[in-house]
Amino acid sequence: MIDLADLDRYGAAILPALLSPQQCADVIALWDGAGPAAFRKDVNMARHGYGRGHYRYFAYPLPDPVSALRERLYAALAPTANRWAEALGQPDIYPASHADFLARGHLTGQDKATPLLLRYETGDWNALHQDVYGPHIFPLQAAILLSRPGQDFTGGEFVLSEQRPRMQSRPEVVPLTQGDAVIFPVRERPVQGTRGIHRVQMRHGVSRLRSGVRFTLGIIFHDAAS
Ligand SMILES: O=C(O)CCC(=O)C(=O)O
Ligand SMILES: [Fe+2]
Repeated sequence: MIDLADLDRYGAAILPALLSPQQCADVIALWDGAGPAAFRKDVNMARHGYGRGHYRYFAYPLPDPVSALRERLYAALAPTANRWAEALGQPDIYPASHADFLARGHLTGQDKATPLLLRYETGDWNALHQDVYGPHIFPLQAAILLSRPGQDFTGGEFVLSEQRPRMQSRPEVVPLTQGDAVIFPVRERPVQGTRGIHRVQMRHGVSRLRSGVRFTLGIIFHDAAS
């Protein structure tokens, strides 16, 4: 049972223990063990001004746990995506199946896999950002913490900023344990105010690692143009 109530309340919901410790270890092992063909792109974050650390986008075909999770989470999140689109007055209707959603993006050239594995060491961090890769967007995404806070690493907290119209931004720190997923908006979300629904911009990132090594599996549901 997936409880998404906090997504509407605070802009982020935790799905506890989505992956077991063994599944987390198996996904982490892909970083060194999957071979170069498993990834389509390796990014050194500092080189692009994205913070500090490294990430790798998986290539199609996605490895088993990743593709299964992407399909399953998409189906669980599509109803919220549709409700949000309606609240924001957008015509988007997200199909029930992820394959149908992806097919639409492929029509306009968004066909590169976007699930990614991120690796942070002491001193690394991830600048507040939005994972938009073209006009075809699914409004929610997931990040799964693969490492154990307090044991494998310290610091390195998942954070969100919520930019309220004409007001100062609201910070949200999401305390995750190994295997937890956080579900959050890619770009924006509807908020019920006193005078109706308005749109707030969201960004996510990771605070500086104080020690150790931290891995995350990021699941973005739209594909990328490049
Ligand atoms: O490492 C994290 O927790 C955040 C990863 C991220 O930016 C993403 O999955 O899109
Ligand atoms: Fe991200």
